[in-house]
Amino acid sequence: MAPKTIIAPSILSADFGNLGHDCARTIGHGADWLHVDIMDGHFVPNITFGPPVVAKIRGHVEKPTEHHGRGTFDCHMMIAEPKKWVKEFKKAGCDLYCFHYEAAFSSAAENPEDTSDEKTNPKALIRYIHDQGLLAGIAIKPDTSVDVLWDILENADEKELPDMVLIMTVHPGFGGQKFMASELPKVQALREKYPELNIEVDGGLGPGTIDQAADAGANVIVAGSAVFGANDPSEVIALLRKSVDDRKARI
Ligand SMILES: O=C(CO)[C@@H](O)[C@H](O)COP(=O)(O)O
Ligand SMILES: [Fe+2]
Repeated sequence: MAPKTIIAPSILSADFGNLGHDCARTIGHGADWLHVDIMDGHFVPNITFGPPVVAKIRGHVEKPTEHHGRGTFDCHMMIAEPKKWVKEFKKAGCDLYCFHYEAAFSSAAENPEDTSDEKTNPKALIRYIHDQGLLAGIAIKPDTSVDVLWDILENADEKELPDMVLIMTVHPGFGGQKFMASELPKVQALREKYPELNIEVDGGLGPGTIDQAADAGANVIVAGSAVFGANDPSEVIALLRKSVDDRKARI
């Protein structure tokens, strides 16, 4: 069965002076999840916010009552040491902890006293995230081949299997960038092999690019500037959803 359509506005484009209200309003406009971009100024050349801010927003948005339900906080962790922050973000109210494959591999140099397996082995890190009671996602940047994901998806036991894969359609770090259609073959390849997998696309999505992403097979759609910059965010959210639903109806 095709996975359900999930629209996840990126709060990077929200009004930071009014974050809690903006987030609650976006759920009111029909969004399923909130995509929470965490940047550490190290893995990417930008800084956003940490657990205390996430906890504050959580106070404005009801916790989901089911796995993947409305109000899920989809935390996109653009940080150099993904293992280190799992417990803190769980406490803050994160539901889905999506780390970057590239960080999991390069983090051996960070914090050398931690020599645990989950620091550098993506599958062990997914298991660790699940053991903390969170959903787990794994993201790849445009420069990373989709081939790195096959081993993770094929030879994993239940605890090591990601709940979602994120294919970046911009270089991570900033909102409002141009959509990279060059990344869509990764989505297509994943969808062909895994009809039920949650495949998220992130970067440059909006009314002008959604059809391409939906045709490739993405079902979790992140959109920051297109939603928060719209006169009528509910109209944009509905349009994004319709594009993905229409594609599902065609297959
Ligand atoms: O992770 C990122 C950027 O690194 C994204 O989540 C962007 O924030 C999406 O913003 P738009 O491209 O939709 O404006
Ligand atoms: Fe993101």
